[in-house]
Amino acid sequence: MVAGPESSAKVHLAKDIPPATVARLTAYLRVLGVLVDEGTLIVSSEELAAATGVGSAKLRKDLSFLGPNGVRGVGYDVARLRARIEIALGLDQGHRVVLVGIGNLGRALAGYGGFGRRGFTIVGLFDNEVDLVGTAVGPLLVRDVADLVPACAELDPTIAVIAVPDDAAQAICDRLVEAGLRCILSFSPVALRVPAYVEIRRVDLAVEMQMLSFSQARNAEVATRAGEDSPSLRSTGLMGRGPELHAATTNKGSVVRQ
Ligand SMILES: NC(=O)c1ccc[n+]([C@@H]2O[C@H](COP(=O)([O-])OP(=O)(O)OC[C@H]3O[C@@H](n4cnc5c(N)ncnc54)[C@H](O)[C@@H]3O)[C@@H](O)[C@H]2O)c1
Repeated sequence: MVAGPESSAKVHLAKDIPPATVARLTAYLRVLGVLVDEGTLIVSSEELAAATGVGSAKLRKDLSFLGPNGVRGVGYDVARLRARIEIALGLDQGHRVVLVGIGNLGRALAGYGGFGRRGFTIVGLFDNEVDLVGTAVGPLLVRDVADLVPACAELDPTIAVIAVPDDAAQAICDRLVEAGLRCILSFSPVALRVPAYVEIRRVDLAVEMQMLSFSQARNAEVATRAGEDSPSLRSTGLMGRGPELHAATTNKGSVVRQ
């Protein structure tokens, strides 16, 4: 069992936490959620690090941004650490999410139960297809996108998700900004123009698969070169194990920040 950053650490403002640390905090949060569900009270930095695929020194450094939160020789209080990370990530109040475009992707997102458990409540679904408007998707009725601005005034969302075809994405984005949204997540590969005060992120699974493809190609190349440089690798059986040997460097996952 290990201690956290304890006594001398000071609490950093959320804006001072590096983006890479923020990304890892979300991973710690996911594991801590599982531990809470399992009834685990205390977790060591090694256990948490192993469960998230991060080195324990890096984990302790990341958690030091949250201020003192571990007990040397005991570990981290699971519920307390989860609450701390939620506060740092601005999740403690929860988020209200509207989703525009209830097609293949939008319907799948609307039907996914996991967002609510992680503090994201879908409060509004919008589409422009007349046959779809007024139909139920889960507990919500699909609304007419023509009512987006007044409906947002009523629903008070903090995050909007765009899942419309690419040629409609900019117009929908503009309307969301007009409706007062400051955080937008877009599944369209189109680079959307927003005012500087609006935070926009794009998710592109094709980019993720391209990254995987690149990693595979690179690891194959590294393995081939290693075999050429060191014939002894062939006899040790290490040759051809590129992907495993390099797994740690490819475990990054990404969302495109515009
Ligand atoms: N980023 C990713 O990894 C990823 C993966 C799949 C799809 N996508 C993108 O998500 C988007 C949707 O894909 P899909 O397969 O769900 O498409 P889809 O055609 O099944 O659904 C699109 C929905 O948007 C609605 N729509 C169209 N114009 C609209 C408008 N102006 N206002 C409101 N609603 C409107 C349609 O009626 C339809 O219900 C596309 O841009 C696609 O490129 C991204």
